[in-house]
Amino acid sequence: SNEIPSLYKLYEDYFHIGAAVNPYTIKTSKDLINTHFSSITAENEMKFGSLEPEEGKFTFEKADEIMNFAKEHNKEVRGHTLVWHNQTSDWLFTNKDGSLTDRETLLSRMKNHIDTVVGRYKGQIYCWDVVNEAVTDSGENILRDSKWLEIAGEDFIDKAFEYAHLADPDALLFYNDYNESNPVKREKIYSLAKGLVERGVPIHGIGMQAHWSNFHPNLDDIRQAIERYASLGLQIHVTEMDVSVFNFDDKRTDLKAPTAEMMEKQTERYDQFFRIFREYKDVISCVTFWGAADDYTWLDGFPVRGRKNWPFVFDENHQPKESFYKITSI
Ligand SMILES: Oc1ccccc1CN[C@@H]1C=C[C@@H](O)[C@H](O)[C@H]1O
Repeated sequence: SNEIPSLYKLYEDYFHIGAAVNPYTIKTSKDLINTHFSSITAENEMKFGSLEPEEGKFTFEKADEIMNFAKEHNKEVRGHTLVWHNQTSDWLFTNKDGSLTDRETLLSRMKNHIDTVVGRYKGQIYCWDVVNEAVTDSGENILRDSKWLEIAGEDFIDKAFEYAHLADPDALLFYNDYNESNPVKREKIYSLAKGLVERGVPIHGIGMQAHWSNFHPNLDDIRQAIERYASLGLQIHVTEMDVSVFNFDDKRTDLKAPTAEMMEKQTERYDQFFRIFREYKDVISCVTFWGAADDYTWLDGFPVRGRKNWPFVFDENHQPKESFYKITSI
């Protein structure tokens, strides 16, 4: 039949294939997600600010909607994300009088959040992005400045992993970051992870977000990052893959559709990326796209607000693109 193959079924001997979803796309992309993806991640609904907007007041409705979808369609779920400097509630870092809170208070708030969230989905969410984007993109420091670091100190990361492990000893715990293949940032992520491993902190994997483009990163840097992280004995998940048709500094807003040249280049890039993923199938256990099809992507708002992008292997009408045929001719 001219049926197109299921992406995740085709890759079942390599790694899971996942998609970020939200309450909108589990409706609009239900069939596509069901057919082609075996794992889902809540794009925003399991972030700290989404789940605990006020201290002790948990709002699980949207996360539960996504969990129900996963149960109904037998999809694995990656939890994203417990400790991050973005999309996090301000009350966490302040006292009632608005002054900055102290280390003990912040850590107990972190623990309560993790106990409540990881405990709720214990046995249903098999892995968590425990800490997201704690490493700097530039400068000598390893850790980026954040309220977490300022108030609790460097071991807030150790604590997050230890609390998550206590809340669900069976969950696989990941450190997740972007620009993860950049050699300078790679070495910072590596030394952070190496320290965690050496201190016996329960970490099981590194999440490579893989927000890549037609232009970056280069293939050798990707290989070297995979090998570096794997050398710690950690699993690797590609957690947020999309391939922007624009170079990061290209702020053009004139296109209503991708050019043929953009699509040819993207096809070649996906072909090369998935060749590398297949080569490292023994250390990569999941490849998740940060969406499903080109009709919905966070890149329509980043780095240029309101500028359409076409980053996936399914087009705006949920039809396979040339890149889909390339990565499925294995
Ligand atoms: O590519 C980047 C460049 C600068 C900052 C953050 C990122 C990526 N940051 C990701 C993107 C979208 C969010 O929904 C995810 O939770 C976050 O992990």
